[in-house]
Amino acid sequence: MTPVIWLLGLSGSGKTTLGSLLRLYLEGQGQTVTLLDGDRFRRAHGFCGFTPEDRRRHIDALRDAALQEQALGRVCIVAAITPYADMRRKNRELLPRYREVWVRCGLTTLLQRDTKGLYSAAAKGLVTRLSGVSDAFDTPREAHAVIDTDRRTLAESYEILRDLTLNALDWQNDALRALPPAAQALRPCIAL
Ligand SMILES: Nc1ncnc2c1ncn2[C@@H]1O[C@H](COP(=O)(O)OS(=O)(=O)O)[C@@H](OP(=O)(O)O)[C@H]1O
Ligand SMILES: Nc1ncnc2c1ncn2[C@@H]1O[C@H](COP(=O)(O)OP(=O)(O)O)[C@@H](O)[C@H]1O
Repeated sequence: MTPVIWLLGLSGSGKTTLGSLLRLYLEGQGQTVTLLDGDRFRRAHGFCGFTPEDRRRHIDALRDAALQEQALGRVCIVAAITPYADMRRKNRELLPRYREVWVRCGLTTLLQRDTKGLYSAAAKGLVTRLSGVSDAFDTPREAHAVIDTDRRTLAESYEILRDLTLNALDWQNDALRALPPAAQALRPCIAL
């Protein structure tokens, strides 16, 4: 079974950037990979709104999509805020080989980055229920890794994520190493 690498954290923390780099790396290694980005998934599937119910429905749908990708033997990377503890608990219960990564960044840096203008819009009252500002973001207490993107370079952050993912894939590599050499040549084609 392939892993689900679930990147969570506030808007602008670096989920999409790191998820995209990881996908490129894994594809270069011959893995089949799907990146499900919360922002895009919402637009593609008509999920809108940021009430707790809206967000839970959205994360439930993302989890279902991740399960489908796993069933097809693809490594699935999810990048979504995933703000509430109960969402993450369901992920742990329902997703085999789930790896949770908290992409952490303090508000001071997020306000400086303000990549989508959301934080300045929230300060003017134009955006409501913004995670970490006017809506809850429960502290992730059981993440497999925490990446502080306001203190680490992009290269360092990426390396942490890549190493965690390689660990998650390790049992698969072990299983493949046990195969005869001729079969190992087929490695990129074998999805366990
Ligand atoms: N109020 C409010 N709160 C949070 N996010 C907001 C909001 N309004 C718009 N956006 C933008 O919508 C993207 C939604 O992120 P997610 O789908 O990952 O959120 S959630 O997990 O369903 O809570 C999120 O994407 P990222 O910036 O990639 O995190 C934001 O750009
Ligand atoms: N260490 C880092 N890791 C990830 N992104 C970083 C880092 N340092 C700076 N950034 C920048 O922060 C921004 C994060 O934006 P994005 O990846 O869209 O965040 P999110 O998907 O969480 O909303 C990008 O402009 C990225 O270049």
